Amino acid sequence: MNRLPEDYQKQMRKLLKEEYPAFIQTYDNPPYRGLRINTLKLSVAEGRQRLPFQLEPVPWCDAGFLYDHDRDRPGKHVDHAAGLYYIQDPSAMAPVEALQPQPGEKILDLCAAPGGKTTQIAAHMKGEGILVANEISKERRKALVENLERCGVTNALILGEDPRHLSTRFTGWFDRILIDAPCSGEGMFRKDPDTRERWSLRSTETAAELQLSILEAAAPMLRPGGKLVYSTCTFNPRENEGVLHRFLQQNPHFTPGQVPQAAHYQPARPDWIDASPALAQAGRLWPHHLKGEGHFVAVLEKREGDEGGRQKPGKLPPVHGDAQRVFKDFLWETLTEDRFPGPFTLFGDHLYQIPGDLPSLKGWVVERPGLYLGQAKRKHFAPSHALALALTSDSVRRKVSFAPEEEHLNQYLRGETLPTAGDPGWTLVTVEGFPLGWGKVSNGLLKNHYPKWLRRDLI
Ligand SMILES: C[S@@+](CC[C@H](N)C(=O)[O-])C[C@H]1O[C@@H](n2cnc3c(N)ncnc32)[C@H](O)[C@@H]1O
Repeated sequence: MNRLPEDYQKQMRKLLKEEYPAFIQTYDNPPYRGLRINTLKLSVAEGRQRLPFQLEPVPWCDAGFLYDHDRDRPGKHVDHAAGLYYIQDPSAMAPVEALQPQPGEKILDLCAAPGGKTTQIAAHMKGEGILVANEISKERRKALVENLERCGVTNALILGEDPRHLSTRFTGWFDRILIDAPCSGEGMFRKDPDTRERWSLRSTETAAELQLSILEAAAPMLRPGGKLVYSTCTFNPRENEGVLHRFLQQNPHFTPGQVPQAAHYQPARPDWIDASPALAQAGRLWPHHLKGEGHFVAVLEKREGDEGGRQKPGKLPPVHGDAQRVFKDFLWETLTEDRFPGPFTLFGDHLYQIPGDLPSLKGWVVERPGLYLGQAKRKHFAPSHALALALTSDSVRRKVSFAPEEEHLNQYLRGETLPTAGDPGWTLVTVEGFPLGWGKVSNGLLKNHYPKWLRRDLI
């Protein structure tokens, strides 16, 4: 395994003093592993009963659990493909619990990929309100899209912009903003030893400057009275307290707020950089104090005021009559209840339901303007995988249900065609009622529409 960088050890010894031996000893132990039950799909109690893993509650997150990596591999279980949980480091669950997202709000996740915290925010929002997930890296946006789809998130707009581009059109727009910032990654050295290779004292300086610029870009987008959470997975006080201190000096209309679950964490260390004691309200998650990796969480509140204008909603491409018709026909033939009321937009022949009034998106990288519903061809509608995962099995006319250990289920996930006695048409394939994807029945066969890039063998 890569050794811990010398400069890093020196820095931590100097900061932690008598605590250092306990801290450094944690590198001899394996990292803690966690998963979070996706309450968009089932309750925590249902999840606990259903999942065949040994689970131990994460004290700061009601839906979060530690699992035993020597015994269980939840990433390989079919319930993961059904989006029933998200594999997430226990400490990484802290920032969204501090953000306290509410249904119906407008929330921005500014550094979103691969989507651990976005899916957690979405679960708190219960499908109500507008969730804007932004990720600057094209490569990482792919995982973000996949994870939001798998988890059945229906109210997200996914953008791919530099945060500085967003502020002009989203002025005073958001109730809450999460900045889970790119950082020097010291808190991940145990779990992901490759991060040690990328670390240097210089990298902590660069990360601090980038974080400050992201906070500065976010500040005008928060409505007065709104709440911002800034988090990192590093211990470095040049980032964390250092960035907060500089941000607050330049933005006196923000004040540090109390992290709601602070009792589970250690206070931040403004004394390490000679900053205001008020910064100690932020939380530090240390591997020698709790079952998780290193993290930092701070709450910032924006003072009330009359700043923040109402932007006019932007115009998105309209949906022409043919597309509306084939989609309506599909809904009528496939669903048992009225769902997906719109509003809709059409990009090429791809139909989306948008989560509400949005500012103009012109010139921006729009990865998903909303929930991707499917392709509106001239004569028929081809539903998306995202739509299948956003449904429940009692809302469709035709479904097949497999048990987790059934061979047909494995065949479906491998992309094979299956024999069926079902009625012809689009059919929701489920694992015991939880959607996995589409199949289309004709002539006694279920044609497989499970996405090619997700196909695999369950071991
Ligand atoms: C710590 S990760 C986010 C993890 C994510 N919140 C989650 O829980 O799955 C930080 C993200 O910031 C993105 N990033 C890098 N440079 C950035 C920049 N200049 N502005 C905004 N985001 C940036 C990275 O691509 C990365 O995906």
